[in-house]
Formats: sequence, structure tokens, C-alpha cells
Amino acid sequence: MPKVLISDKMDPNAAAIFRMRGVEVDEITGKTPEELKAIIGQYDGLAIRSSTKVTQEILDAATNLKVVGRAGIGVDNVDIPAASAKGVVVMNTPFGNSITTAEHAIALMFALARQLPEANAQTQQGLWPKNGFMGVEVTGKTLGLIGAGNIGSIVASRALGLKMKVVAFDPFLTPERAVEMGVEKVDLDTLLDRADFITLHTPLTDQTRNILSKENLAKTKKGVRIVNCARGGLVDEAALKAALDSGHVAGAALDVFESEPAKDSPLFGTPNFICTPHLGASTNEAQVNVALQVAEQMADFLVSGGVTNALNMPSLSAEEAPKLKPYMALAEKLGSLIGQLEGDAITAVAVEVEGHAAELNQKPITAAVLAGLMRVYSDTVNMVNAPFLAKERGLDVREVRHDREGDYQTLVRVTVTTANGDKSVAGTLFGHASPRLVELFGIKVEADLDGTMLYIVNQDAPGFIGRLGSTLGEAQVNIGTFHLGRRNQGGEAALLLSVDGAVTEGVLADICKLAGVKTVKLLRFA
Ligand SMILES: NC(=O)C1=CN([C@@H]2O[C@H](COP(=O)(O)OP(=O)(O)OC[C@H]3O[C@@H](n4cnc5c(N)ncnc54)[C@H](O)[C@@H]3O)[C@@H](O)[C@H]2O)C=CC1
Ligand SMILES: O=C(O)C(=O)COP(=O)(O)O
Repeated sequence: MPKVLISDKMDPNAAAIFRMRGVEVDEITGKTPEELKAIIGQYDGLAIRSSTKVTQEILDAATNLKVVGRAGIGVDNVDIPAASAKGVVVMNTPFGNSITTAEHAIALMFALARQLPEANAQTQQGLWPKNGFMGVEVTGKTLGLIGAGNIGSIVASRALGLKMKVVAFDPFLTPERAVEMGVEKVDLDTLLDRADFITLHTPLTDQTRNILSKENLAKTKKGVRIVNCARGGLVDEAALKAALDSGHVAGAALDVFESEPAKDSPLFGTPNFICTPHLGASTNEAQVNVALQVAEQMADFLVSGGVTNALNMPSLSAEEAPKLKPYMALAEKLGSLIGQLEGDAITAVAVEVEGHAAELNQKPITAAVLAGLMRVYSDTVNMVNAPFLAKERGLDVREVRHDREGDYQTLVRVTVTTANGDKSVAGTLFGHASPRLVELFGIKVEADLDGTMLYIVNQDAPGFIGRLGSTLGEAQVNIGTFHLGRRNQGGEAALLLSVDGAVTEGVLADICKLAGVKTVKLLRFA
């Protein structure tokens, strides 16, 4: 039974779903990194929000970990390259809390426009400060959206409902989508020049870090009000403090900080500054949504191999997964065979599918080929990290889908390029489930690739098989299965034998000495 750790506060629906889906679950929140490191080794899955930092160190200690599920959107607390390198899938729930977060941005905009927190505090102190809080209307004002993705577009729709004009800066926003959203697409300088309110809705990247820098804050309209419900680091906090102090910025609301938890920000106590402790996603609705989603997604993956909303792996629906499973097994065996036979010499890999295989999602088939092929170098390679490792090694990977009718109802062919030219192996599924090799370097053979096998290339000549049988028999090596194919009579023949027991270097050397033998290799398949 797979086992998951929920390490951040999460709606109880998550644990309930895990249990319902046959996944064991522990909820242990508030652990220090050291404490987490000590226990993470027992878990197949880790379900988090933003508090748990999934660092290289944690991943190194997570010897059984297969999936990290983020009940929310931002994954900047997960070292994704490190997870990919370790073959751990990282998933998020990209929509579950977006309405809630957009509503928080709108709430903070109103709170700034009418100075609600301070008015509330003074009223409750008995000061009745009726004349101290002259606000501004939002109707007719311009909202500048930085980032017009899921949350940005919900904020835009709400702002339009409030009769605001919305301008948006987002390099990936198409003109058509801008029209559909009812916003004007502008460049950043135009936005800074025109916006009465600015809200930020981008991830934190090298391009967005300090997007509201000292220089850019200086370009804003005097009296602008700024809301950041996205990520700390998008606004330069020191520059913001100076702009609030000078009165150039009339108000700012931050839900997120450069460093969290923010316990002693220089912004604290600044007039017209309000903040919340990363509450953007904190509604019952959003937390139920993300908890249900993350648990369903992680359970799908751990129980049936389905992949949804992964950031480092192609998607694979729970319906597709069972159909693809035998193909992935076949693809991995073909990759393993060719990796063991050709090894380091490979510079490019082409994965071709035809027949029934061509009707399926090819990405997982290719990933499985690469996993099999590269497991020759490292037994930590799996379908998640194989495509990344292939890229790192400079392997040129190509996918080809044929809609032609071939000899087989379904076929996967793997062709590798080496200094000695292209070499290819192909396999099919017998009875829709059983992987079978059908072609090996241009020679037709039929073989199950299983356990320990011997691959022998020899000159086709009478008596060879008898001599080979005697050599193995004398060494007490029992032959399990025997598969033979040849290019033409008297030409090159290929033999694949599955054998029981150990085949020593001495036995291999004896086979090499048999007349007509060109190649002998010991192969191992999972
Ligand atoms: N405060 C909170 O509790 C929450 C914060 N968030 C954060 O809100 C942010 C936005 O989330 P979503 O809208 O779901 O993400 P999204 O991926 O749907 O949208 C992000 C948008 O930013 C745009 N973008 C990327 N680079 C840009 C750049 N250099 N300049 C301008 N735009 C750029 C993208 O094109 C995309 O349209 C994320 O950082 C997320 O982590 C999300 C949920 C809750
Ligand atoms: O979903 C996101 O990106 C968030 O920032 C929400 O964070 P949280 O789950 O509330 O810690």
C-alpha cells in the first residue's frame, strides 16, 4: 500500500480521499527540515502547501518518494530540477484556489481605497475618526494587471464588474485573449503610467523579480495603490517603503513577502500599508478544492499511474494509464535491450509507433524507452527523470507516429544512431498485454525479454547450436527459452537465450571461442 505524508495544514478531505483510494496517510505538520529529513524516507508521496520546503536535501533523504503534490498553485517551495533529476513527479492544482485569491486581491484593493483596517482599529479604540478617512471610489478608475493568467483574468472580470477600466501587461497574453477578457493589452511602462491601482499576478521568475523596482515605482502615477497577492519579491519592499513614506504611492497591500513568515518587515507600521499573512488561498471553498484535487491526483498516480497537472512530466489520464502500461513495459524493455547492446555510443534515439500504439499518447512510451535505455548508466533513472537526463547527455530524441498498416496490429520501434550507423529493435504486444521483441537489428526474432539473457551473433552454420548447448550444459547453465533468427541462410544469425543461474566470465569466454561466434553479451531485464 503506498504511503503519503501530509506535511502542511490541509483540509481533512485530503486524508479521507487518500484512505478511500487505498493509500496510507500520515498527517504530521510543522516539522523542521531536520525532522522532515528523518521521516521522509518511509513515504511514496508528500502532500504540501507553501510551508514545507522541498529542497535538494529533503529529496536526497526521500529514498522512496515518487510524487510531491502541491495543494495550491505556486511551486517555488519545491526544487523542481532536483525533483526531476531524482525522478520525482511534482504536481500542483492550478485552478482550485484561483477565485479565492482573486477575491482576496479585490478585497485588499477595497481595503486600500477606504483604509478599512486603520478605520476599524481607530473606531474600536473609541476614537470615532469620521473625518480622518477620506477614501477613493474604484468606479471609473484604471486597474493595471501585471500578469493576466488564471488569477489575473478573474481579477479583471471582477474589476470590469466594478466598472473599472483594466489594462494588462503580460508578454504571453494574446491580443485575442485580451479582447475576450475585455482588457487593453499594454506594455509595462504604459501600465505604470496609467494605472490608479496595480495588482500583481505572476509567478516569481528571473523576469518578474522586482518587477516593481525602485525605478518602476518611480514611473507609476502619483497616488497609485498597489496590491500583491502573488509572490513576495515581485515588489522591491525597501523601495515600496520609501515610496509610501514620500506619499508617491498612496497605499500598498501585501499578502506575500520576500521572506516568509514575515515577522519584522520594515514596512510594518508604515501609514497606508496593510498586509495579510499569505491568506490569498485561505477560504473553505478553496481549501476543500485543492485538498480534494491534490489527493485525487496523487492517488491516481500512486495507485494507477495516472498523471495530472505534473510540472515535470507529460499528463496521462487515469483512463489512459492502464492502456499505456503494457506499452511502457514494452518500450522500457526495448530501450533496455538497445542500451545494453549499444551503450555509450548512442547519439540519437527515434521512437516510432504504428497500429494501436499510434492511437495512444506517445510521450510516456518515449519516456519509458529513454528510462530503459539510460538505466544502463544508473539504476535511479525512471520515466520522470529520463527525458531530462537524455537532454543533459545531448541525446537527440525524435518521435514518429505512423498511420500505415504494418505486419503487426501494434508496433513500437526504437532506432538509435551510433558512430556505426542506425540500429533498430522493434516489439509488439501479444494478447494486448505481453511485450514481445519481434525484430533485432534487422533480424526477425520473437522473444520475451525477461530475467538473464544471452545475446549471441554468429555465422549461420550447421552444428553451432549443438556446440553452444554443450558449452552451457557443461557449465551447468540451464536454458529457459531459446529464440533464433537470421538475416539469410549462411549469413549472420542472432540468438537470444534466457538462462537460469549465473553465467560467469569464463562461460562467456568459452562461448566466444566457439567457431563462427562474432558477439556474446549477457543481458539483464527487470
Ligand atoms: N497569495 C496566495 O495565497 C496565492 C498566490 N498565488 C500566486 O499567484 C500567482 C499567479 O497565479 P496564476 O494566475 O494561477 O498563474 P498563471 O500561470 O495562470 O498566470 C501567471 C501569468 O503571469 C504571466 N507572466 C509570466 N511572466 C511574466 C512577466 N515577466 N511579466 C508579466 N506577466 C508574466 C504569465 O504569462 C501568466 O499569464 C502565482 O505566483 C501563484 O503562486 C496563487 C494562489 C494563492
Ligand atoms: O497556491 C499558491 O500559490 C499559494 O500561494 C497558496 O499558498 P498556501 O497553500 O495558502 O500556503
